[in-house]
Amino acid sequence: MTSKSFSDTKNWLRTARTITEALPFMRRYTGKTFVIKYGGHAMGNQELADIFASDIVLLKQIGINPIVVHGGGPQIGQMLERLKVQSEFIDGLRVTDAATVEIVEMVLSGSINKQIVSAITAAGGTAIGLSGKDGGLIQATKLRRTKRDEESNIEKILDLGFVGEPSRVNPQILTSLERSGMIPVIAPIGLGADGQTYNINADTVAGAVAAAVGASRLLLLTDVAGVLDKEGNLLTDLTTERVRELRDDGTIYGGMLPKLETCVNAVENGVDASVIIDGRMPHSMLLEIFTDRGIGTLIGRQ
Ligand SMILES: Nc1ncnc2c1ncn2[C@@H]1O[C@H](COP(=O)(O)OP(=O)(O)O)[C@@H](O)[C@H]1O
Ligand SMILES: CC(=O)N[C@@H](CCC(=O)OP(=O)(O)O)C(=O)O
Repeated sequence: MTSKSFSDTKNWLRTARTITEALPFMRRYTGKTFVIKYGGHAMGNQELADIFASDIVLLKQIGINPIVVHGGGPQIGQMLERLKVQSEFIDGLRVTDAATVEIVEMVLSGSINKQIVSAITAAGGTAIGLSGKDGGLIQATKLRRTKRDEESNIEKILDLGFVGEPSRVNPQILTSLERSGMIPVIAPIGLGADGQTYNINADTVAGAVAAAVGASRLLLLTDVAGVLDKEGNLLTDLTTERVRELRDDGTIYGGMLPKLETCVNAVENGVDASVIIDGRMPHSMLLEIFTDRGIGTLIGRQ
């Protein structure tokens, strides 16, 4: 045997071992629903976006029902900058006035949603793009937030404008799409009872959708390896109790706040586990789902 063919054989064996390792996970997850939140930062470049799309098609092909909820925070930021509209964040949420909500909807439902649908279609899947407005998917109400003023110790009401929170998710439209072999791709826009459009954090929408459909897993793809401690080490497993401690001692901040709030709410509402993984790493979703090692941070009930 030449050295080249020996290394070929080793590679073949490694591939075969990986496929074999995936088998028990395929058995465990066939017929289950996974909600996958694809963050704006994880979208990175076209190559990564194409890999993400083909991984979603692979999940569908082997009998898992993927539901994609996407973000687009950085892309909204770029558009607001081009249009010279100022934008600020409070606790990871974009303060959204009337002009901003129009731009948010245009970027999320118009541009990003269709890019993901196109990539999944090109990878051989049948994707359907929806916003929370379609089929009454996400009913929303204005988000009420308060914050205690440290000096006066008085609870202040924060006005984030047209930032919403899901009050009801209609799972029927999702289950009928699933039954028809389609992959729903959801933009995080909600509709108020009065017809108002609401900008909702995409993590929050993913969590609400996961709870409404009784998903087995909520996967959040972002631009970090997972939740890091103050020294920058990856925290591989967190309980809901530990998440609260990390929030209170300032280890988590900014965009990680709504993300972890979502993970905790999802597991408290029946989702088996939530996982935060690095969407910049090609095939991170497959490694998380189909190997013993797992990657990222898993948030479970205990
Ligand atoms: N403890 C932490 N571990 C990891 N990231 C954190 C932590 N606390 C805050 N972050 C921030 O959260 C960001 C991820 O949230 P966000 O920017 O909203 O991502 P996405 O666009 O994927 O939703 C990270 O890039 C990081 O800056
Ligand atoms: C209220 C709020 O903050 N909405 C988000 C919606 C998009 C989003 O969540 O995108 P990422 O997941 O990429 O951060 C925003 O306007 O940026």
